Amino acid sequence: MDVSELLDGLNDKQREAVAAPLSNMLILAGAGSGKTRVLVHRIAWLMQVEHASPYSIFAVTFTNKAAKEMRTRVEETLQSPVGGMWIGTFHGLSHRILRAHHREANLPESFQILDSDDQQRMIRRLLKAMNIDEKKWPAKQLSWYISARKDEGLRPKDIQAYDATEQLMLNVYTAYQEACDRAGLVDFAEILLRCYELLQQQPTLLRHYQQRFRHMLVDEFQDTNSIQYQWLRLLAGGENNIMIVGDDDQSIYGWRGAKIENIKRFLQDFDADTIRLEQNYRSTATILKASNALIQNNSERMGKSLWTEGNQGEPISIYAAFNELDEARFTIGKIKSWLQDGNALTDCAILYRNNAQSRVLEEALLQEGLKYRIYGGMRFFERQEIKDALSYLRLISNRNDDAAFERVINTPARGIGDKTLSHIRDCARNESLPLWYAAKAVIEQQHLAGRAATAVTRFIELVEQLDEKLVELELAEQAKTTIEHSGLLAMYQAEKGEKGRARVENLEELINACGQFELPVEEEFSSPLQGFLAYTSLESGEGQADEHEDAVQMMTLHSAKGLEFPLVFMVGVEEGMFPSQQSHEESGRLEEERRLCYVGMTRAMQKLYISHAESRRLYGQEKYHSPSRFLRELPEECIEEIRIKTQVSRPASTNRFSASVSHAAFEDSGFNLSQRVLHPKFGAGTVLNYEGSGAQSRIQVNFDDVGTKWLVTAYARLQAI
Ligand SMILES: Nc1ncnc2c1ncn2[C@@H]1O[C@H](COP(=O)(O)OP(=O)(O)OP(=O)(O)O)[C@@H](O)[C@H]1O
Ligand SMILES: [Mg+2]
Repeated sequence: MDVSELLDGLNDKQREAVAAPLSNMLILAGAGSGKTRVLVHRIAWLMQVEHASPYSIFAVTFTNKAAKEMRTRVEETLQSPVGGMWIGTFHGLSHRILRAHHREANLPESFQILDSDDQQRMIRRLLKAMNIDEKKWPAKQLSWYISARKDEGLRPKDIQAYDATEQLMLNVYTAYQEACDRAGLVDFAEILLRCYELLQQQPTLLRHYQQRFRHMLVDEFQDTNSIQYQWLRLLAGGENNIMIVGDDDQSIYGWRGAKIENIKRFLQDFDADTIRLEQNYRSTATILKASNALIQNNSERMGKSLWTEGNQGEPISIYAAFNELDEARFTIGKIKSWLQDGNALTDCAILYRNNAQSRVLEEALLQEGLKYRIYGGMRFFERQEIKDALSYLRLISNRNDDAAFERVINTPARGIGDKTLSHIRDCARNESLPLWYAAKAVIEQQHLAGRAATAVTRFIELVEQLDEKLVELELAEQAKTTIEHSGLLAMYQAEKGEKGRARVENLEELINACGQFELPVEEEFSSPLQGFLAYTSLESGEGQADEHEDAVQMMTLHSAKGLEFPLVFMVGVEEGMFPSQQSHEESGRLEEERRLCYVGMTRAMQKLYISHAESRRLYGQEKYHSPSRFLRELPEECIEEIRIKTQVSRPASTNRFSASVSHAAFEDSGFNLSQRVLHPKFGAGTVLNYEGSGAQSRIQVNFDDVGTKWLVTAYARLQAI
């Protein structure tokens, strides 16, 4: 390929960066200015012009998917394969080095990676052996302490305990590390730290890699943490050159130890030059102007200005939804018209602050038969905590459900170990019994030692008691009681950090899902619980689109980093949701939330919708939120507010779940309770309920063929018959 072609499609500043002489460089630039593009072209340039071998190139990306894409883009640009090039995440690349040098790293050849569940299970075992009360010292909190120390590059010997509390955590760290080393196990944080230490302690090895990786490149540098920075510094400390690209305004992992200051440290430590890119190629002028205005409210920015030659584009639409269901309906409606206009689903993304928010949207998409893909996360009913809770419910409603039994017998931990379980499994096999009955038989035959027998008996009693309790309750209460009494809630509440919080929120959202569940009329179930369980298992098996299928992209704002989509919806942009409640409590968090909002808005290329709901039922509670402060920070000329206009206006009765409906409200709708109506798609039905007022009002109809549905009155096109 011709050299000039490598520089085609780049502006002057980008060319300057791509064709710069070998040196250390920082590309500091706002969203959509072509940082990632520059990185790709730089790699191609190094190979083509500097005659660098693919073996000498080492590139770090933020996700494995980004690594794959980058490799493909380099190959496309060069039109040749670049197999020997090292490209991956910090974890992936460190792991690769550890595999190659496991002996020097004091690891067995077959060393295994411990995921966070395994890690906690291990800590729990140690706590027992050390006689430490797990209620006071939850395993999750300890694992968090250990990982945070490792992320700072600290081993137990490097830490001076402040007080008795820290001393205890330190003792657990020590014991945990010994146990991992004995068993040949490494957790995520260990992968980085171990690799760092390996390179530090083995000068020959370090020199080897320093000489080999002449060219190092790092994307999304603003989100590196301490150990990653030290690791880079060590590896890039020889004859090699390093180019980092980043945007201080997009640093969104401070809560996980990322340090924006690393950008400034880099400039000093590496004596690097800075190149700024200022032209944005991604978004319309309107989207860009609004994002710039938003981020200007942060202090201590490194300062960048972005401009575009692109057209003005449409204003950003802001939709004030009545509640989360209305928000989902609005979003899906817009996606349908996008599709009808001949566009692809895959070009639109729905972005939300918390994983739990996806459920209502998933259901609305399923209802319309639209494919979707959840990116970087699991579908709601496949999440660990949700599966735990559903397994209790399954076992309660069907004692023969062995999979459910296996999942919950020792979750939360109740001292039932592998030995006891294998006794039960043997008995089940020998006597052809489901595990539940085998467990009972094993107890009756007194085949278990005292403690194990007590633990199993307690478990059996727990499930039987729950079964009795549930009889009288409604579905949502059944779920709530089960989640609380099983100990699942307490277990997940004890998990500290963002993940633990998310799990508890998801459990609460499950209760919410039960509350909103409507039994399908066309199928027969012995109870609402049976119906709900059937629905969840179908739900989790279907709908998720295959990789190449055209599907709506759904993800958290965090996972959207680096990506772009023609059409973007940001949902749930309300005070208390986004910025999140917690961000008021910790200093600096509000600015991080604003950066997250900036990341979200700058994903949009052509059109951006932002919505907020007046009332939102999430985590099992209905809350009233005001629109996010971030919305007030957007210039008026960039936005348009969408309201559904009707002549009727009336003080709102906003509680969708209130059982009593005033007659006046019904009259507003033009329909009466139990009136027969005709819908163009769903056919004939009977009016059951009515809520809200004016534009926000909706009506519940039990259709003869398709069952009960809530419809927005203004859109429903119902006719009296
Ligand atoms: N000189 C250019 N001419 C035309 N299109 C460009 C140019 N530079 C970048 N682009 C396009 O602009 C979009 C944004 O580029 P890119 O993803 O590299 O930006 P970025 O700075 O890495 O963004 P982010 O901060 O979100 O990661 C891409 O679609 C890219 O192909
Ligand atoms: Mg990028």
